[in-house]
Amino acid sequence: MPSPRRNVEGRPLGTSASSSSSSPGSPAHGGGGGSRFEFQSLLSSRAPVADPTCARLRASESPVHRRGSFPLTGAGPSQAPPPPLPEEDRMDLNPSFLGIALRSLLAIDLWLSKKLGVCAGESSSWGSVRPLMKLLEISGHGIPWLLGTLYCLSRSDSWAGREVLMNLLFALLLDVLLVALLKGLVRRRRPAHNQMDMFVTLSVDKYSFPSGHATRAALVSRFILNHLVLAIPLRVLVVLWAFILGLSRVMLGRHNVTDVAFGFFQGYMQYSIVDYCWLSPHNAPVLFVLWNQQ
Ligand SMILES: CC(C)=CCC/C(C)=C/CC/C(C)=C/CC/C(C)=C/COP(=O)(O)O
Repeated sequence: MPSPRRNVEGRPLGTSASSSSSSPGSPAHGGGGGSRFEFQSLLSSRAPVADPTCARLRASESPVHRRGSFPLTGAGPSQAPPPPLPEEDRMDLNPSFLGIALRSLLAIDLWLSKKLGVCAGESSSWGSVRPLMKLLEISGHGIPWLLGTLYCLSRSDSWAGREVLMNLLFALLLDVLLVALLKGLVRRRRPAHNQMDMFVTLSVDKYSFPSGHATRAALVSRFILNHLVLAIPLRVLVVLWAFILGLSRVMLGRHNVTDVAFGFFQGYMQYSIVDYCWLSPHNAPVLFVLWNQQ
């Protein structure tokens, strides 16, 4: 003979010790069994908790109570019913799809970044290529790009050349400004395995989101591809440089993958801003006249 179905307290369904605990949604409520409880607890999780038995059972599902802080068995009608769950608890039980997606992305990001951080220290698995990665780091640093552009501007003897260089200077300064602004706003810490041994940094460079090297790599390479006439192999080289520079940020342990991915996106968009506001002797004559007088 099949044994009667039992509730969570081990009592056969429909024969609860206390008839007062037989309420809709509780396992002791006859006719529905366990599946009925699950269905009702999901439905009622959005509504205010009116029934203490339901609240108690939902509480038993929460991570806090799963750790054993709430005694499920032995809670009889003689004991005072637990207080209703606060709103935040119920939201925790029903995290939004976006919340789950973001947390999963973050977990994958941290895991992948740690795995790829193979040059984070001299003793890392690829520690011997660290000096090469640091050379690459300097190739995308703000100071050489700013000083190099200023130098070329001072040597340029054509209006067209000066116009392009003036806009490159504007692009680089805009990049430093926007990256600093976003780093200061987001304040995401650099990965724990990063060694803070970078060449000249600003105070916000203790933060990692977004990667300034990645924004510059995307911005500068898009700028070069649009304003310099280059043979195909050189164009490929420019794109490769940007990509490897971004990858090297994660390999050096300086950044998480999402810092670099967003940095590429930001740099790409920054070029669109520069292109939109393109400075020329027509719309910014003062700049060009001033430069000519030097
Ligand atoms: C030289 C001129 C014309 C102006 C100076 C403007 C200025 C304040 C430039 C700052 C340049 C600088 C120190 C940039 C920091 C570059 C850096 C270390 C970025 C961090 O990159 P990340 O990829 O680790 O985020």
